Parts: sequence; structure tokens; C-alpha cells
Amino acid sequence: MAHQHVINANLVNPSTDVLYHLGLSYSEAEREQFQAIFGDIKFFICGGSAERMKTFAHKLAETMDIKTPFGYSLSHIGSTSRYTTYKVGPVLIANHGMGMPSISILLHEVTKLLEYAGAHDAIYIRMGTSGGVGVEGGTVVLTSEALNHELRPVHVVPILGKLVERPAKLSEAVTAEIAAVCDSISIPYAIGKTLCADDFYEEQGRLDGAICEYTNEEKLAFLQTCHDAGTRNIEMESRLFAAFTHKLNIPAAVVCVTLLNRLEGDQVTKPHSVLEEYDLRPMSVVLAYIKSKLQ
Ligand SMILES: O=P(O)(O)O[C@H]1O[C@H](CO)[C@@H](O)[C@H]1O
Ligand SMILES: O=c1cc[nH]c(=O)[nH]1
Repeated sequence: MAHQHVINANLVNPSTDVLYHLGLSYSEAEREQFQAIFGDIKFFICGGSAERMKTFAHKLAETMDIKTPFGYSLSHIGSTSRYTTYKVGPVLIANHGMGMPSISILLHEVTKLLEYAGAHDAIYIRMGTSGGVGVEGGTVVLTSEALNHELRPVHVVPILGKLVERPAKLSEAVTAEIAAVCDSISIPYAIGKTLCADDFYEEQGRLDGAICEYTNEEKLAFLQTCHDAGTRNIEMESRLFAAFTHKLNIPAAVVCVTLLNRLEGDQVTKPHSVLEEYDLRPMSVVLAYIKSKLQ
């Protein structure tokens, strides 16, 4: 059977495939069972923190009126040693940890899982937090494209000792639909480019890391250059996420709330209650989006 979202001749009709970090395995002999469990998936929603994804899974079950049998609560799937994964109706939910290596492993394994299950039309969404660039804390930024440190919308993957460059684009159509949802539920949002860094401190131009060898003026000049190039936030996974989904023709969007405006500071100093409310904004947007698509 030809794959739709996996480009790997080695995986055409595999007899088994261990999805090691998910703690799940696929086997040809159990294909029908695998399809019965995962075949209906229409959305894959991920974000860094396991706690956030658990909250989202509960909210989604509530929104969709999906009940667990009396005495049971929502339970994760597979192993939780690396990622925590839930399935709520047609939505697969997982946390991806911090940084591109971590989200990359999750995306490879989830994409193979969906392929084996015959779930070929899932939309992928990363739902996270970020630092704003010229936008107020609490703004939900919808990523148009993800940038590298040179502000180029490409992701470079070292493969067999060579550098392979892939465009880091997201789906314009999905992003526009999510923007319409933000409008309809009055969530402040911006569509813009996202600078994706491999680090929270030096690569994001913070002055408060354990190492800092630049001045405040140099930091602000860099952030201003980012802003002038259309950057509206900074985080740590969108570039890999965009390049991976674009390569495999998977519709995808990145929806990240800003915790602060980096032109005004580096430390996340807002009270916990405010940050908690910010964290709920991308969730509300994605919940409303899923609801609108399933209706
Ligand atoms: O809130 P999440 O989804 O973890 O995303 C952002 O927060 C983490 C850094 O604090 C990085 O993973 C960054 O991308
Ligand atoms: O400034 C920030 C905030 C959240 N996540 C990041 O990567 N950067």
C-alpha cells in the first residue's frame, strides 16, 4: 500500500515497527486493530508541556461531551517516559518537550502511527508559548513561516554528513481558518513570522543567561531587525514542525501565546494567575477550531 504522508520505501508494508518513544508498536498482523483504534484521527495537537496537554485533553473531552465509563478518568496511551499521549475522539494529543530534536522524534513516530492506521487527513497543530517581538504579552501569534538565526524561512537537517535544506512553511488555509476563530471568540492575535531558536537564552538574545557576551543595545538591534523582517514571536520548535509537515504535505499550524514583549524585557515576571490565563488562550482557540471543523 502506497504511503500518503510517509516518504520511506523501507516502510512499505512493514511487518512490524516499534514506535519506541511512544511506547507503542505496530504489526501487520494487528493492522485492523490498529486501524480501529487510531483510524478516525483528524487532528494531532501537540505542545511542550505534559501538564498543558493533559488539561487540553480534559477540556476537549468536556467540549465534545465524550464520557469515560463510570469510575474511569481520561488515561494516557503508551509509555509516558518521554511523551504523554492521549486520544480524545478524533484528536490525538501529545506533549513534545522542549526543542527541535524532541519534537522531531515525536513527529516521526506519530506520523508513522497515523499512516499505519490509515488516518490520512489529520491536521497538525503546535499549541505553545513564546516571547513576543513588538506584540503585547497575551497575544496569540499564528505563524506564517518559521525563521532560522539568519531570518531565513528554512530548516537545515544534517543527513549522512550533508546539509539538506527544507522550506519551513505552514498551511495558509489552516492559519486563516484559525485566525477567523480568534476573531469569533475575541482572542487578541497576530499573524507573523516566528523566529525559532535552539536555545532560550543566548540564541533568543536574552541578557539573563549564565553566559552573555553582548550588550543591551546589540540585543535590541537584533530584535528590531527581527521585527522589521516581520517576526512577531520567538520559540523553539516551529521551524522543524513547519519543515516536517510541509515536506510530507500535512496541513499544519503553529498557535503560540506570547508571555512577554521581548522589546521590553527578558524575564517572565507576570503573576502565575496571568500566565495561566495566557496558557488557556491557544487552548480556547484550538478547541473552538476543532469544534468548527467537526460540525
Ligand atoms: O510552551 P512550549 O510549547 O513548551 O514552547 C516554548 O516554551 C519552551 C521554552 O520555555 C520552548 O519549548 C518554547 O518553544
Ligand atoms: O521568550 C520565550 C517564551 C517562551 N518560549 C520561548 O522560547 N521564549
